[in-house]
Amino acid sequence: MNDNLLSFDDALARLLAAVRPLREIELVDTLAAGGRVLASAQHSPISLPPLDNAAMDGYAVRSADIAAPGTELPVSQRIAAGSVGSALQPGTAARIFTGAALPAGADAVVMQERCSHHGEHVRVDHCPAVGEHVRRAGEDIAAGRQLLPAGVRLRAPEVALAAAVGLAQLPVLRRLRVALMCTGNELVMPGDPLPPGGIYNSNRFLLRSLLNALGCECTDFGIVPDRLDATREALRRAAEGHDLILTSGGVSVGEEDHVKPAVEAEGALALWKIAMKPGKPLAFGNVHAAAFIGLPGNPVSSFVTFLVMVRPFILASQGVAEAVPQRLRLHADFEWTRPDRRREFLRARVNAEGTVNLFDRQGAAALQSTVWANGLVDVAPGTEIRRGDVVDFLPYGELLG
Ligand SMILES: Nc1nc2c(c(=O)[nH]1)N[C@H]1C(S)=C(S)[C@@H](COP(=O)(O)OP(=O)(O)OC[C@H]3O[C@@H](n4cnc5c(N)ncnc54)[C@H](O)[C@@H]3O)O[C@H]1N2
Ligand code: MOO
Repeated sequence: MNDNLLSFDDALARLLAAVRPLREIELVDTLAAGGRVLASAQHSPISLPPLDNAAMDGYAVRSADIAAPGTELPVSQRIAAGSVGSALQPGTAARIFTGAALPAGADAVVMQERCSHHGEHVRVDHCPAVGEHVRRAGEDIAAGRQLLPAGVRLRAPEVALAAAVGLAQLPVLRRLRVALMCTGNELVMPGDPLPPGGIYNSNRFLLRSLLNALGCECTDFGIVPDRLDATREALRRAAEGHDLILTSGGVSVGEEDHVKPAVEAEGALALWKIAMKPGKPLAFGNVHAAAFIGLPGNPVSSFVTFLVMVRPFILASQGVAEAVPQRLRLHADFEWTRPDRRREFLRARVNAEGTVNLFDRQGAAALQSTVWANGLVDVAPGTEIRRGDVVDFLPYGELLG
């Protein structure tokens, strides 16, 4: 059996070669920037922390003043976070709180658990090293240094870092506009009764959630009408104002639906058979200026091809520098003795021991497997796996957002 399968790498390379990265930039409030892609490198206007400050509640001292544990020093001042004290006179200590600026002359903080306060004096029961419990100005970020590179996805840590140096707004690329359509006469929406032969349209929910998690602006066209002229009309409308048209279903060899001829009539279409499992058939082309990707209808095939093909395409279109997911090398706690000639993406789960188990049903319609799993094992074509072998594991954390 030879049906001229395209290798996974070739298919992905072809998809990525067609990417036209977004150029339009918007300035958004840092508070609303989560999930967006940074358009230009940001540099820190200040040092972080701005001043030397205390890392503990305790006493700021000159370390040289404490020759031995039990030294008593007069407490000359009290410095709370948000205030700046005066220079520390030799032979004195300053009461200080976490985050408060270290007074000039002090070079260490002794945490209060190692001191006892008596009236105006403090007894210091520990000889601190120079710099002990002191956070140096600029030790996190020096003023002027690059804070975040262009093309980074702004998640909680990135927006927090931008806020920490006072950036109130950030330049981001506009969101990718994606039109979503499903094909299939059997599809029924949850909430409607299920007729004989009908199935609920789970791919609509799957793909919408995945697109939202990637920060796309998704227009949902629902189910494509079952006539050629209506399908062409829907595609034309979708091509206006969208960067990508994404469909589910109708990409295999069946003759039932009109998406393939409609895309061919309105643009161009290549039907690929990719050496991957699940997810062999994939349609790629364009409708006018919009890119077109047709995913296979089988729910797990839709899921996997989205994660390993569409996701990198979307991220690269959004200008994300790191579009390839980080893989982990983990030991298999399973046997895989019937390898396929296609590259396989198995639904798998890292267990408490840090090894990997497989879901027992790996069929392209077994949607349960995707919920049980917390990642995918990426198996090269024709590879048997024995318990204890090292496998490539793609964690959901790298794929679902
Ligand atoms: N003779 C051949 N038949 C098939 C081949 C092949 O090479 N030769 N490839 C198989 C593979 S692999 C896949 S994957 C599917 C792809 O089929 P389509 O993309 O054409 O999708 P449909 O036929 O419309 O549906 C397949 C399957 O998925 C269910 N489905 C479709 N849409 C949804 C949805 N929105 N939500 C939930 N489930 C959906 C549909 O009911 C079918 O069960 O083709 C194989 N056949
Ligand atoms: O490979 Mo299909 O994509 O089996 O389900």
